[in-house]
Amino acid sequence: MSGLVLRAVAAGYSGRTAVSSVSFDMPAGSWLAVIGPNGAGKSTLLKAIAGLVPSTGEIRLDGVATAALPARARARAIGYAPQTPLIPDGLTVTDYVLLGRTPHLGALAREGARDLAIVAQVLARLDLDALAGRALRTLSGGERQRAVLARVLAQQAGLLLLDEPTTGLDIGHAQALLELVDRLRAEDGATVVTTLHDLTLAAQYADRLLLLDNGAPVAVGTPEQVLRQEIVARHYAAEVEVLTTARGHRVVVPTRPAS
Ligand SMILES: Nc1ncnc2c1ncn2[C@@H]1O[C@H](COP(=O)(O)OP(=O)(O)OP(=O)(O)O)[C@@H](O)[C@H]1O
Repeated sequence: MSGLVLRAVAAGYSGRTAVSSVSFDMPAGSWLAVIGPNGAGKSTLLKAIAGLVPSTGEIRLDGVATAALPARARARAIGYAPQTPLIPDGLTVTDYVLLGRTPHLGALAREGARDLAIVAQVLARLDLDALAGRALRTLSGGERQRAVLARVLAQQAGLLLLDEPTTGLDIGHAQALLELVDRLRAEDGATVVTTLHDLTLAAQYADRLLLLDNGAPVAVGTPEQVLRQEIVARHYAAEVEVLTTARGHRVVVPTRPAS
């Protein structure tokens, strides 16, 4: 079980700060969606938590500073799916998803029956089993996106950092993916941080939303607290209506400006 704590985290590139002043406490098994307009610093924040860009401030996972974790322990603890992953040449879907098991293997050890079973289970849950033997390069965009997420889920890390996991997925596959992540959260206590442009999906799956604008947190709270018409309109420079479904979830609908 991994709880995530950030204190005054800032990160950026070659001396230029892209995100700063981020502090939050996430209990193990909770889901935070980082939202905000393009360039707000969402991906940079996820990369900072994953240790892929240098950061200042404190990032603690299960009470331990992530910077102090040896690389292998960090790879077991943190699963990260980038927005635009590098796709290696020549691998089948199964081989690629098996890479997610690497942090669990001993030195020079090959994957065993348990690793293969975990991979088969994730492939089935993401509707990829029929594609298991296909070369990764030959998949459609949405199929490839699912394979990337399958690799991260096969890693069975306590903290999942998913950057725009539903990009390119149709509505059914997006829902199946988020349901699978939610099951890992509820059953295995995984802590989940996603960036999501789809505010309606964010409202349905995340316990809390963190809205970034121009590299700074401008709102944090439940979907009901953050997805308010005036907040979304101001920070996204968009005309929207915020509706509420029969089950109480917020739905953000763009409304065409009157001409
Ligand atoms: N590798 C990089 N080198 C230099 N600047 C970068 C790099 N990656 C991102 N940036 C800059 O950092 C800022 C934040 O980018 P980031 O990718 O974190 O935004 P984002 O909120 O994820 O945006 P989007 O919704 O468009 O994916 C932007 O101004 C971007 O141009």
